[in-house]
Amino acid sequence: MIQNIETYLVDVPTIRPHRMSVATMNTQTLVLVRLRCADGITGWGEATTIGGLGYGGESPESIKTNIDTYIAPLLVGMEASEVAKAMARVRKVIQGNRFAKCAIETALLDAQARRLNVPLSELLGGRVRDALPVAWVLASGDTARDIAEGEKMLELRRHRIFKLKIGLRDVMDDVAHVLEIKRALGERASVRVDVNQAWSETDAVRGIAALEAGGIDLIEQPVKAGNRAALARLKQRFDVAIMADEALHGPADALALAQADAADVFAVKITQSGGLLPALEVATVARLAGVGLYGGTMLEGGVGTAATAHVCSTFAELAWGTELFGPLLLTQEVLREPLVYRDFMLQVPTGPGLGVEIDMDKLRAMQRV
Ligand SMILES: O=C(O)C[C@H]1C=CC(=O)O1
Ligand SMILES: [Mn+2]
Repeated sequence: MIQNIETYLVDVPTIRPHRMSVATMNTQTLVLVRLRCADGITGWGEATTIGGLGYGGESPESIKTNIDTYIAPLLVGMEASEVAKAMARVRKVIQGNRFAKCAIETALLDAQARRLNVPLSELLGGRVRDALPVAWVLASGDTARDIAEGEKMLELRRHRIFKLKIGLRDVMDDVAHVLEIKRALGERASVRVDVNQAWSETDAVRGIAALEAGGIDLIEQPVKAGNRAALARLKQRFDVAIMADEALHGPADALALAQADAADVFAVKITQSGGLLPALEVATVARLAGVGLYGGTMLEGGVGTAATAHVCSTFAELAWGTELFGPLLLTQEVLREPLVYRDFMLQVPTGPGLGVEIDMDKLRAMQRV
């Protein structure tokens, strides 16, 4: 039986300012959910977002309030091992709130996988890979600092895929910044950009032409999320791969994007999809439509990152790797043992459930009161 559900806001400083067109982050607010069951089993979930309300329609505070006020009371007293029934109830009664639903579903699945003593991946169809390529985001705002950071990551053998956040400056200034980094890192790295919706279609045509000519591998969400037709036109116009991120809020969007032939790649995010099982549905649509997959992040800490790793471990094809570096951007860990990054890959945890343990002392020390 589900006994109680608690939510925590945990403010963690980042290792450096993280500059995106939507927000500059100096602190990340982790939204964590603990679900306790009458059989003594505890499950954890995460619903972290970026930049307050700057990125998505749910803020850390609204997620906490909506879980505490509306979602937890629906679930307390239900059978904890009947995850699908519990989520069906939540999905029937609660509109929207994809991030909150994701955290709840993660906690239920974590608890159930622990109960069955299997890694969470095995409840999702089973893993076909034990390690995932992981990108790093260069977003200090300074070209020389970004190049030095990229060199350091290559030397540490931690990352050889770099995503650059652009869209704040004039198009051609951003292009110059990206191409300087690409020239410095050369063939040793895959260099990609994320515009976070900042360009008009005409900006995008100019910018993408120059980036493609300069050897950039992937262009993420160049135009507004709602402008699916423009995304499709850019996809038809250019050879360089175009990725949908903010345009993709779950399986229905995945189907619509696929039908419109609007993207070469989907950024699969468990929070944006509204949960782990909807994220698998997004991946299935992609597979059937011939769209490539990329494991995306909302810069979550260890819980959400582990949950996404379990999801991505089940993908037969993961052509574009992942960006599951969230915990590495934070100065403090909430896990007892950090996730393992080695040889450019994140190791998918192997223990029961998510395969990560929360350190309650560390969490309490950073918890917002
Ligand atoms: O992809 C996004 O738009 C969000 C996020 C992922 C990595 C990062 O730095 O920001
Ligand atoms: Mn993005």
